[in-house]
Amino acid sequence: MDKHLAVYISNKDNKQALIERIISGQFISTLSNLKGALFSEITLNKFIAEEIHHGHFDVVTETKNSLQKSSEGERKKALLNHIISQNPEYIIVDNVFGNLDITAQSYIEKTLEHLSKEISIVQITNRKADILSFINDIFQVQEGEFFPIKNIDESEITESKRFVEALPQPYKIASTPVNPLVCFNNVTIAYNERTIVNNICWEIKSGEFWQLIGSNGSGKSTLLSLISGDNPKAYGQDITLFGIKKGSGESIWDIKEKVGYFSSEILRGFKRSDSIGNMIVSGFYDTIGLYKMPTHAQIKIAQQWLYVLDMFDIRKSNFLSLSIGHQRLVLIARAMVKQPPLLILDEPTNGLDDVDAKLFSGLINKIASESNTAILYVSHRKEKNLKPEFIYQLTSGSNGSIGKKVL
Ligand SMILES: Nc1ncnc2c1ncn2[C@@H]1O[C@H](COP(=O)(O)OP(=O)(O)OP(=O)(O)O)[C@@H](O)[C@H]1O
Repeated sequence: MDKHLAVYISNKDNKQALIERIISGQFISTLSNLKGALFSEITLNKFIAEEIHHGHFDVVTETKNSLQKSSEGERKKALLNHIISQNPEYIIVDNVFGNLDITAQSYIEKTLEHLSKEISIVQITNRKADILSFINDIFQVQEGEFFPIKNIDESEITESKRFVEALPQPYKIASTPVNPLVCFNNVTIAYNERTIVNNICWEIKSGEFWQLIGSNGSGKSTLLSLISGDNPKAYGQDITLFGIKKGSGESIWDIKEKVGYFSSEILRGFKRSDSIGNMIVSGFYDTIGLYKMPTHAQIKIAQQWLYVLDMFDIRKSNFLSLSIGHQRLVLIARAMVKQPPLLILDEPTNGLDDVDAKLFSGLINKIASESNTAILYVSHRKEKNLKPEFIYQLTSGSNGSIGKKVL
């Protein structure tokens, strides 16, 4: 039988370097002359970049969409099928369940288990709960060496910060929030005559904390894009955002001003060198990275966020030098700096390790309890530290997904 193992890493470990060392056979000498494949968002990003540059696509999804137009889950399933068709002699699987619904998780786990009878599976994971059931050998990397570990003790997973400083006070005279903030009335969206969501009726009010759930491809990101102003299909639908009926002459900037947005995809392709402080201020302009001269008031609010994150002393450091967990805290401050009535989080903990997921959840819970900002987040993963008040569920069907409040 081939050898299978899991490497439990933290966000502080250099994953790319680890992958390169595994491929070179430094850790597992038997792999050095074998043909390997990498099942990872790193590979998906490479294929998406190739689609953008060369206009053709090699990885085919169930819906025959390009990867760019596919949902996260569709992309991952398509990547695994593509990898299998290349007949690798071992597979490195990274963040195996990220972005996948329960059915897809079980499909991928079964497929990998089946493959494990023939080839080696090397798993890289930063979430204890994700370790594949057929893998018994678990390692950690310390000072460049693999060390076997028996168990990962949940009690050791503690957050290092507690966000003691209060959130910044409103910098504009707070007007009474228009309620509901979001109102969908019988909203139906189709792409190429395929109905994605059908007759959605849903309201989000000021200060509420919502989770949106549904299987891969059920239309969660589509609903988010109707709210954040990025989807022209919102026109012609009965959608009222912040008291303004969609299509009644509002500008996209009127909407963007009121929505703080974070997605685990937001940094795809971002390479600009910018300081942590500038990154937070750039939230006032809806850019990623600062291109304008901020006002004194804006700088002051950003400074207060730096204190909340306990990053004031490192405010001039390069944002990209931070660990992914700390980058995400900065991006939440960036989304919140304009004190929007609504904060949207699309798969916010995807890719975070156990410690950083707990830290991140602490910040979101603080925003939920100390501000009037409503929060809407999408996640397949049940983050036990995140406690939404309401859940809206999309259920896929042949005529598109229908929606219902389930909590
Ligand atoms: N621009 C587009 N053109 C064609 N089809 C699209 C486009 N955008 C999305 N779709 C399709 O709409 C469906 C819903 O996609 P969406 O990203 O909203 O799903 P999701 O619920 O967020 O899925 P996941 O959990 O996998 O991220 C998918 O089948 C996707 O392929």
